[in-house]
Amino acid sequence: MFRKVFEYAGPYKKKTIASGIVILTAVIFSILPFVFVYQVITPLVMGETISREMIAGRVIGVGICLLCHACLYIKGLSMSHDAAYHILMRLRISLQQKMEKLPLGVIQEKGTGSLKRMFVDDIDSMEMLLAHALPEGAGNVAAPVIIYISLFFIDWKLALMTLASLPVGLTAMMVMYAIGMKDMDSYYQAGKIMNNTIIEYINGMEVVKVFHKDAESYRRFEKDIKTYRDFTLDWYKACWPWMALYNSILPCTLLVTLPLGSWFVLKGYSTLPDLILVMCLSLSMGIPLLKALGFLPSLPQINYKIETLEKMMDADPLCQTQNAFCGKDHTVEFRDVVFAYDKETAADHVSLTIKEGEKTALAGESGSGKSTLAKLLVHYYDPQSGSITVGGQDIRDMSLEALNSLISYVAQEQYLFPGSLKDNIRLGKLSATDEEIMEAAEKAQCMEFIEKLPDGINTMAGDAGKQLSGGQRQRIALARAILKDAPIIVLDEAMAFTDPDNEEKMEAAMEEVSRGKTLLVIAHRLPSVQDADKICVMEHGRLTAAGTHEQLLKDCLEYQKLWKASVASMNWKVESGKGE
Ligand SMILES: Nc1ncnc2c1ncn2[C@@H]1O[C@H](COP(=O)(O)OP(=O)(O)OP(=O)(O)O)[C@@H](O)[C@H]1O
Repeated sequence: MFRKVFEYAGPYKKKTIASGIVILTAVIFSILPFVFVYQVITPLVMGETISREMIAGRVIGVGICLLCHACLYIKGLSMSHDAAYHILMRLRISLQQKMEKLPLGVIQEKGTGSLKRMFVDDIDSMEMLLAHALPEGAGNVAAPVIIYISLFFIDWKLALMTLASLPVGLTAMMVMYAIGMKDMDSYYQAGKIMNNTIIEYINGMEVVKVFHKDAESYRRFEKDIKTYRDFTLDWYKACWPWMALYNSILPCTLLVTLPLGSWFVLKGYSTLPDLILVMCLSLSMGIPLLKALGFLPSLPQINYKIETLEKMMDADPLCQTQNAFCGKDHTVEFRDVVFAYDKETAADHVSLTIKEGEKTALAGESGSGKSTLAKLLVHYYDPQSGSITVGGQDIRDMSLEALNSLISYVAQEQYLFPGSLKDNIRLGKLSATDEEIMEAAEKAQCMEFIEKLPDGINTMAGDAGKQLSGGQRQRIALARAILKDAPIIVLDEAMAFTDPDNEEKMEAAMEEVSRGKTLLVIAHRLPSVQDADKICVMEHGRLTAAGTHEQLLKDCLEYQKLWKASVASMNWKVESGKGE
């Protein structure tokens, strides 16, 4: 565990080690007073005379030792904290750099809750390891070890007696550690689920209220919180008895030494001064040992967090090069692409050509793998096998920036960044003038609702995000895409949030964005892709048919089914609209 964290310590490794040495020196100063006590007690017990000067000297010695102990301990801790916070910063930067290289899809899957926990809470909890457990633990363990060794030189028989509590204490400690690690995964998972549920609950409050799902949503929220509480309590309950056992037995060095040692002195196997010295020194080990052991209960948790971080650090980065795009045209080709999120295959040996300048549509039931193909094309994930090329160049053989400049992707759910609506549109082309932004917003049919906002296009997206409908947010995304003017457009369920009123406007906007471009559209409402040059039918991750609307309507059973469902849903909307 320590080795893993130390890999991120860099230049602060030496400072952490130095802080351990300073704390060790401080601990030795806390032990010396017991030697002074021995020097005073022994002559008294042996009936020898001692001078006042000698006692005064020892008392002053004790005072100096305690002062040195306090000063060195503070110095050691300040050094260890300084090193620890620098290491935490390095860890966070390494994690952020790693995340930049990870496929975006993998990051999205993790969820905001676990990422926040990893970046903030998990890394913060390592402060305990770096600033305390490591330097303090090492110092507080090393000093008793040194004492034990010296006890053997004083009287090996008495030294062995002081060790008697060790086997019982250490066994209890190992059992606690084993129990802690065994259940750590479930405990940690429960925490992760609770984190994500809380964030989802807060983010989804609006939907929850609109659909009157308060009770249902609260039940899930409450269930996850209770599960976390139960796991935490179970975990602590399992560990507590063992923790109590080793905490009480391990530092109890007099357990055997006092009765057996006295008997040894009576029998003449050991001397009384040696017994007093051994007892004094073994008593001095109690406080450092307890301090060191105090860190143990949290080590399983920290170890688990380090392993989770390591997994993230070791995750396969997105395959890409620094190459620019050098394809011959903007034709996209999927060749025998296989991809699975977990175990279930979402793209099953898909081969598909999206010709330059043509409109290609993906149709299929929900969950058939349409969005997955879009995400693979924009390189959110690397396929497990097969390849995706643009103009003959593999997307893994170019930089993500190069691919991004080729594709405008309007995803199912649109996120608006903090900043004004104008800034959000400007993301499509950072050098765009205000006039160009207004023009794009106009083409994407945004002006009609933007004009109604108090600050117009300068309204902050945070406020506007709440006021805008899903369809309006998608039109902002379309304006961004128009401004970007990329040669390939991917529209994923672009009508997902669109109400019938907005539908025509969205279609006009899409027409505008895709004119003369290579276009891949994913739409549930088949009439909107009826005019596509090619419609590909997806079933359970497989591409089962492709052709024009007329061809598929004639030859493909699945398409006929999808078409009927689409027309029926449109009629239902018209009927329900009449009734209003
Ligand atoms: N992040 C994910 N992790 C695990 N499985 C996923 C993930 N995203 C999608 N899937 C699964 O992959 C399969 C294909 O999903 P995909 O979203 O590509 O389908 P779709 O045809 O676009 O569906 P829809 O029309 O409802 O958006 C489904 O079984 C889905 O449950």
